[in-house]
Amino acid sequence: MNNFDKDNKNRGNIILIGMPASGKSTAGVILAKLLGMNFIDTDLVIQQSEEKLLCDIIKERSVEGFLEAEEKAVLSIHPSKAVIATGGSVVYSEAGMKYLRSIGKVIYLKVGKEELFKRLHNIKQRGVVLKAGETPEEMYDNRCALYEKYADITIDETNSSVEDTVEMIVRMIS
Ligand SMILES: Nc1ncnc2c1ncn2[C@@H]1O[C@H](COP(=O)(O)OP(=O)(O)O)[C@@H](O)[C@H]1O
Ligand SMILES: O=C(O)C1=C[C@@H](OP(=O)(O)O)[C@@H](O)[C@H](O)C1
Ligand SMILES: [Mg+2]
Repeated sequence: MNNFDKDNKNRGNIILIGMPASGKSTAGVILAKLLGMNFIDTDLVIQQSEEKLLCDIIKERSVEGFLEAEEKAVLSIHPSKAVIATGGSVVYSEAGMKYLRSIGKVIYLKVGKEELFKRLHNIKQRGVVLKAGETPEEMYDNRCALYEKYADITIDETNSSVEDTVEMIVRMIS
């Protein structure tokens, strides 16, 4: 690790990654309040900079266009002491993940497949990124490997409440 990376790691950010509906946004904002930290949801950063809803970006520019906008939004933030809720597809950007890993601790909120698909009943309307020909099950399997690859810490919250999830994160980082 060079000096630049060391300085950035000290910016004290907590970055949440995981499947859509794993609770990054819900648990993230509660965690930020609890710890007196700032909160950033990169989905909102994308919507603000593009002045469009996520689902419209995907509709108009397809999955590839959305992933470009997501990478651009992630690279544009310069947070300190913030909880950052990312979008589930952020792990498709190597540059984005390299940057996020350099500015804080990356926490993977892991949810078992069955529980996740119960929460994700409206996968089409949510605008979840599916690669060409990919089924939701394949998306789950393919992404698990990426979340694991980039995580500093993994928290399994399959049978937990939101409050339990927040508590587990606090325990793991302190
Ligand atoms: N253990 C848990 N941790 C986080 N969220 C949970 C949990 N159990 C159920 N949920 C629910 O799952 C949904 C997660 O949605 P959201 O926060 O938008 O996820 P993401 O930002 O990861 O897509 C919320 O409705 C939340 O109440
Ligand atoms: O996983 C995905 O493909 C996506 C997840 C969404 O964010 P959440 O993970 O917060 O739902 C949002 O970025 C977009 O709809 C794509
Ligand atoms: Mg979210």
